[in-house]
Amino acid sequence: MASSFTQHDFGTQAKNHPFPMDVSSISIDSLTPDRLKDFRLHLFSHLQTTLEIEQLIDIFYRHLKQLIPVSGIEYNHADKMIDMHVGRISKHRCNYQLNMSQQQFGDIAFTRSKRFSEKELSTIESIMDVIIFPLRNALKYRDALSTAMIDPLTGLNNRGAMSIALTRELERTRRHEDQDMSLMMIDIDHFKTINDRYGHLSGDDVLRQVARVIQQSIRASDACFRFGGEEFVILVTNTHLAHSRTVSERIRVAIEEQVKLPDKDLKVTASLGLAHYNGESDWPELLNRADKALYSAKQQGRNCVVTSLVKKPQSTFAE
Ligand SMILES: Nc1nc2c(ncn2[C@@H]2O[C@H](COP(=O)(O)OP(=O)(O)OP(=O)(O)O)[C@@H](O)[C@H]2O)c(=O)[nH]1
Repeated sequence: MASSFTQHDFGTQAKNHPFPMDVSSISIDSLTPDRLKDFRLHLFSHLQTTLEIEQLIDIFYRHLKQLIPVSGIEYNHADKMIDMHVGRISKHRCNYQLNMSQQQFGDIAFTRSKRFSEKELSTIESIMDVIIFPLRNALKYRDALSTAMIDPLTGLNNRGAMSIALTRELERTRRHEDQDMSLMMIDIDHFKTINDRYGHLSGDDVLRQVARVIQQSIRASDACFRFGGEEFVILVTNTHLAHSRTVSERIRVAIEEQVKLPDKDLKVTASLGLAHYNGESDWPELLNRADKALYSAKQQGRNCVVTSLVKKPQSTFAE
């Protein structure tokens, strides 16, 4: 491992946190080569307990704090769009680039309000490599997870990713009274005819275009998933029903106006079912209402949006 130091500061500040193993008495002043070896071993064994990058950085931070008072650690990996921190970000920082065998594992920065001493910096450098292997494994795990979550045709998150996201979002919505969410189910109209008439490759092209148009019509905080075949699900967070209706109508119009096949006289439309959170205990219940609303949209002639309305306490109807 070659980690390269790019900048440093000097100063001190300490905070006590219980050390998770039996080296709590260790300090930078009493750090003999043997004690450093022990420290590295303890740290390494803790880092091996997780494949979550955020937890890795947190473990590294909590251990390092026993030796050197740092207020926070930043970790980022531009290629993988990771940018996180634990603790508090302060004025002074020292940065390291994490490399091994010409592979990049991102950048790590240690921060606090006072400058770091030379001794502190050399101590940080002497334990920095311990995080490299666990971090490499965590990055690989993250890559594998995200590959498994992506639909290769459209590049959208797939049904597996949807299940995770909806479980999390419904939990959040249930916990916070001021939060709201909607689900939309979108189905391309007469898609079988498009396939039959123009071939599967053209059908695939339409699917990709619809995915792109949907993504362009929603906020970055919302999410679109390929549910399967020619069906898509959209999670609209932190919004009220009126806004969700506006978004679904915007998507319907955008599909009608923008999705085209070159040199083909083709009109692509989609039907949408919208359901707004109404105290459901799980997301399949909410999705089921969106699905029923979508069915009504198909019944009403397609190329339209139907909202599932719930009259308290129980009866559901579509408008
Ligand atoms: N090209 C392509 N076609 C797909 C893909 N996945 C599913 N399909 C096709 O999508 C079509 C879905 O057709 P249907 O469920 O009958 O629905 P529809 O023709 O859209 O009719 P309505 O939904 O009632 O408007 C089937 O012909 C599937 O073969 C895919 O990845 N690529």
